[in-house]
Amino acid sequence: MSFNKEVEHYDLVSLEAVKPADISHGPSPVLKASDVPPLRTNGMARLAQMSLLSAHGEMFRLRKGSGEGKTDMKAVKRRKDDMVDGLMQMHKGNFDKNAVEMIWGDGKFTGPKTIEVTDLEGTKRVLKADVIIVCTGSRAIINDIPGLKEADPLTHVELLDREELPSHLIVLGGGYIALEMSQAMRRLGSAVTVLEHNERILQQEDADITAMLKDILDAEGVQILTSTSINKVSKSGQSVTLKGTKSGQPFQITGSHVLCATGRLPNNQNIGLEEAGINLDSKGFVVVDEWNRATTDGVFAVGDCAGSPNFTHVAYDDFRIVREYLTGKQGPSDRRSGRQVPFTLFTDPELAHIGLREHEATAKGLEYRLTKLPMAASLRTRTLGETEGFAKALISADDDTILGFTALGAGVGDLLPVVQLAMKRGLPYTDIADLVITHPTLSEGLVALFGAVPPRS
Ligand SMILES: Cc1cc2nc3c(=O)[nH]c(=O)nc-3n(C[C@H](O)[C@H](O)[C@H](O)COP(=O)(O)OP(=O)(O)OC[C@H]3O[C@@H](n4cnc5c(N)ncnc54)[C@H](O)[C@@H]3O)c2cc1C
Ligand SMILES: NC(=O)c1ccc[n+]([C@@H]2O[C@H](COP(=O)([O-])OP(=O)(O)OC[C@H]3O[C@@H](n4cnc5c(N)ncnc54)[C@H](O)[C@@H]3O)[C@@H](O)[C@H]2O)c1
Repeated sequence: MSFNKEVEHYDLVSLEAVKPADISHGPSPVLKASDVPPLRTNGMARLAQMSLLSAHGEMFRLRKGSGEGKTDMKAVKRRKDDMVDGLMQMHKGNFDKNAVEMIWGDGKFTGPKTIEVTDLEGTKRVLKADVIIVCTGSRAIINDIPGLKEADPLTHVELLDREELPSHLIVLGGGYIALEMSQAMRRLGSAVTVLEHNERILQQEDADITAMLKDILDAEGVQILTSTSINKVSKSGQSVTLKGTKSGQPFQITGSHVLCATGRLPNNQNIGLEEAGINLDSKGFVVVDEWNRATTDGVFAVGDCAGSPNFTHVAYDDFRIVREYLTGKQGPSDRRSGRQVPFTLFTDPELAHIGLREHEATAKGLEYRLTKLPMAASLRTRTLGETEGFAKALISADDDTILGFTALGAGVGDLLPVVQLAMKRGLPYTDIADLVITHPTLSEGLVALFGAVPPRS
């Protein structure tokens, strides 16, 4: 049996209002790019920051004028390319500093511990090594729906490479990529419709979270249609039509583009893995043990290709596991399966999560206490003017350890580490409630949240 008591009051911190007189609206300055200081959030200067954000928008020439549909997508793409190039230069610099040779090309196993690389000019090179780490990542699934492949569907890669805004983007799937991309494209000026075959978007999350996220996206004009399955796609000129069912009834929609965001497949096919003794599981992931060792001695697999939760920080942790193994550091035997897997969905507001969800605790028959507060209880959200959302935590009914934490709100991804540390160390929630946390920061809301846990019965 599980029981949960929601705490509705949230007057544990004083909710002093931001007085209009505190906020001065000066004339907007005319700024040159060189005048624009780096973006930074500094307390009550939120409005000044908004003004700067606007100036940055002009600086990057993201707008052709004011208003919807005026986004300069060439500038958006240029900005994205610049960011990616900057990251690549950073990595390349690190490789150079550490005397790591970088070869651009397609690699495949041609024998045990032997890889053949075909470079961009088609030249082949054979490499042998004592240790090989497979890190081939994943790619978007393009479903086998009749007509879909012929309709030139976009994945996030093509979408982010476009220099023109889709007039009506139809998004297949209602998961991470769908929601992040849908909100971004809607804000840039596209009409957006999300088609999810489950009853809810982000089905793995608790219903209160998905309901509020859906409301937030709805309010921005992202149309979300759930219980919607597509069985035929056809393209005609500049438009694409998807047919299927919605809640069992015939359904049809026409838009300008389709984005496939229905999950990912590992890049493990036709690269000689099985021939080299590296087993794949039924979903095509490299089979690995707690140390990320594949089934051939000296071969490891990390990240998406190894079936690890699809997050960059998890892929990085896989690398750390391999490094620990190779450097002889002894770790716990559940180094891979026992680690925390936090995530942040980068919609605005963000969705951050770690540990157990309510429905998971209930399914396990775990008793828990629930504390749940609106984000407005955190004063920082008021100074930011972003009070939407709520945070909740599950506390063990038997002791005071934290079982899980979920928050939907501005900047909530940055709240995770404090909670994670307490969970990792098995600390009681009161250790967070008792912290003296800087006012007014988002983290201060954790004191209110964990200060409102119902007592043990
Ligand atoms: C749109 C999108 C947004 C995301 N946002 C986030 C986020 O905000 N936070 C987060 O934590 N995670 C995010 N993820 C997930 C994250 O990107 C992945 O989990 C992570 O990149 C996995 O790292 P990886 O090294 O396993 O694979 P990848 O990053 O996919 O890298 C694999 C590399 O191997 C190359 N490769 C593949 N096969 C071969 C071959 N045969 N020979 C040579 N090279 C090969 C590929 O070209 C690629 O460069 C996002 C994913 C997507 C698609
Ligand atoms: N912020 C982040 O950390 C971030 C952002 C983007 C992606 N990612 C990672 O990348 C992974 C892949 O993202 P994704 O969005 O492609 O997959 P996903 O698994 O998150 O979501 C896929 C969604 O598509 C739905 N779906 C599947 N087939 C469908 C169909 N035929 N018709 C309608 N709906 C269908 C599923 O029910 C699900 O809701 C994520 O699971 C996540 O791990 C992380």
